[in-house]
Amino acid sequence: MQQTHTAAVSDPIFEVRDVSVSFDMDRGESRVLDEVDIDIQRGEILGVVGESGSGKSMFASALLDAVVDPGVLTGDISFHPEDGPSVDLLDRSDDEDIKDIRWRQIAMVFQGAMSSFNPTMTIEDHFRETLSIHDYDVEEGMERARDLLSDLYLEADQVLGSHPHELSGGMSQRALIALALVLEPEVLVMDEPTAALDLLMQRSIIELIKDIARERDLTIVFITHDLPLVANLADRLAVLYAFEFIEVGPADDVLTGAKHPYTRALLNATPNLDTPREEMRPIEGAAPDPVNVPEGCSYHPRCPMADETCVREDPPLDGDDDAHAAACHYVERVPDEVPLTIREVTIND
Ligand SMILES: Nc1ncnc2c1ncn2[C@@H]1O[C@H](COP(=O)(O)OP(=O)(O)OP(=O)(O)O)[C@@H](O)[C@H]1O
Ligand code: NI
Repeated sequence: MQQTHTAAVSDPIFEVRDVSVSFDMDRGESRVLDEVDIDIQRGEILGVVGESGSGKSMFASALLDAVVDPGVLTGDISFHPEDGPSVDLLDRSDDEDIKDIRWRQIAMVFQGAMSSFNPTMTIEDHFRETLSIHDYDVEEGMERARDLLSDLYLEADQVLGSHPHELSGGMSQRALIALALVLEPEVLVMDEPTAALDLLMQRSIIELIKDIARERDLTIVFITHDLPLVANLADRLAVLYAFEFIEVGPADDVLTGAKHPYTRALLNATPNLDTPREEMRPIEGAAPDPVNVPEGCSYHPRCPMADETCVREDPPLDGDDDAHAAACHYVERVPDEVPLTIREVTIND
């Protein structure tokens, strides 16, 4: 597995502090991201995993300051580009500059490329339009586009001349990744970018993302509910439960020595990391409703270890070293009380 070259020295490209997102609902305040703190290191691939509805996409929207109305985003997100001054992404005073930074330096790829493309335009039109909107040299940019498409094992001329519907799902998803990279961003945020594809295509795109990240010094935030998929990709894993990170650490450490009962349940739902998703066992109980998150540790209603303390006190996310942290009152007892039933952790590289 790839080791992040920034593991020893902290060189964050993002510092996320106390970031929350809430919606005012008829049923009450819905807090769909709850005082989240995390550093994202320059050049790393951070895998963000969690069940459906845990807040993964909200975290992505927060990083891009793109939370949909009427969601309210609060907290601080500092962005430290390689060249140029650091910016507070949530500072509203100079909006235009910040928007520009967001688009040039932080790119986003969603699942379902089809809905991201305009069906009446060719793929080439999309590249040209993106380049000219952001004041890039279009011809130079098109050179880059061809290189990117070839790096993604696409026939550049053929793809550029096509309309979106003429491409297969795998081809259009790769074209979308190339489009996201043509402005040479420093960060690529990917929210379930391969979810609509078959397993083989997912795996091959993961390999391509790895290569491109290394070659271009990209920082990648890769969001998925699919732990086996990201296990082969991420340098570090961050596990979301009930709108908070409950475990963060180097991918190998989290996969082989998960500290939080929930992460262990997630791993146990995955008999081995090559298990097709259809064969995964579900975790018992339901994920919390954002209007009604349990007091204390939000995992306590589902946790086999929960006691009075867990019902009352929300455990902080910390560990003996900063590198691998978990939010559980009883971290020391977890390995004995929630054994890993996983037969074998296969980490391919
Ligand atoms: N526009 C919205 N208004 C109100 N609540 C929302 C809105 N969008 C999402 N939510 C709620 O925010 C919570 C987190 O949603 P989010 O989309 O981040 O989950 P997710 O982890 O990405 O799930 P999935 O794996 O299904 O994509 C959910 O409870 C969801 O219902
Ligand atoms: Ni989502």
